[in-house]
Amino acid sequence: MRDDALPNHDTETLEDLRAEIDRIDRDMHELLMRRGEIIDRLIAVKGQSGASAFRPDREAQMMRALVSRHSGLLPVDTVEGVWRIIVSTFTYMQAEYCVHADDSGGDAAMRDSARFHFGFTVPYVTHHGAGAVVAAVAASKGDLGMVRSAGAQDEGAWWVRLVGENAPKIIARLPFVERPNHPAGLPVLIVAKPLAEAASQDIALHAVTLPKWHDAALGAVGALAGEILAAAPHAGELSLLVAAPGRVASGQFVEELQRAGAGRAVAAPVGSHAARFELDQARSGVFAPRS
Ligand SMILES: C=C(O[C@@H]1C=C(C(=O)O)C=C[C@H]1O)C(=O)O
Repeated sequence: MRDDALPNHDTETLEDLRAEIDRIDRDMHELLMRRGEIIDRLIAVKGQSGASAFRPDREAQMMRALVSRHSGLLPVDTVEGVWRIIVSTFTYMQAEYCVHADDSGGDAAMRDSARFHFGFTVPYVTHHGAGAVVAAVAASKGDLGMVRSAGAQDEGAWWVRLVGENAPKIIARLPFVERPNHPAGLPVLIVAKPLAEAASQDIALHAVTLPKWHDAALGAVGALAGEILAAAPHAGELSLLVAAPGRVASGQFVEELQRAGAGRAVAAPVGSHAARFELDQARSGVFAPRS
């Protein structure tokens, strides 16, 4: 609203308000089209060094900044959802990609998460099992995989498929902004071929294989501020998917487990993601009309 056109709230009509909404919509559309014009320059600057234009660290920072500066009546769920679609679609415009999701734990929550975080322009492809998702990502140019953070019940140690320099890696954890009652709050891990620009190293993930389960493993992983996300048998042994601060190297789990008497372990990095970010309760409230 320009200074010379300040509304007189006592006399304004429905037509006035609709005219104001139309002006705002035109401005927003104009800004989005201008945002789109940057894409060609972005492609030129980022070059062809990576198959995927996705930069999860940058996106995590953007989403944090967005919800942190948000105020007013518009629900934060809406603001986050709108920006997720903008950012994901703009990433798609730079280099097309699909989201491959594991529906073996049920499709509804996965689909909600995919649509909330990537919108409808980015194709959504379902697979039965996290292993199939990793295989689809490995066979693609720059697609993303979406797997439940805890893994599917009957899937086995899908994360061992991420071991090795050229294997896909975990590059993000969604939602970027956590809060109670998030509309698409299923914790998921995003898998991609190793990125040109490294993913955030705040939290690193490790595949840790032990001869068998030992109660001391819990304390040993905890001593390194690690968290066991999932556990499953693998090649006659037990494999753990462990998340820990990025400063902890895989080898430290081997030493700590040995010291704790949990046996001879093998550990390898399988990715990393930005630190989890919890929106404080006060900001996550749903729309409540002013009385
Ligand atoms: C714009 C970039 O590429 C992607 C698209 C983004 C956007 O549209 O805001 C942000 C991060 C990237 O996933 C970038 O690398 O900065």
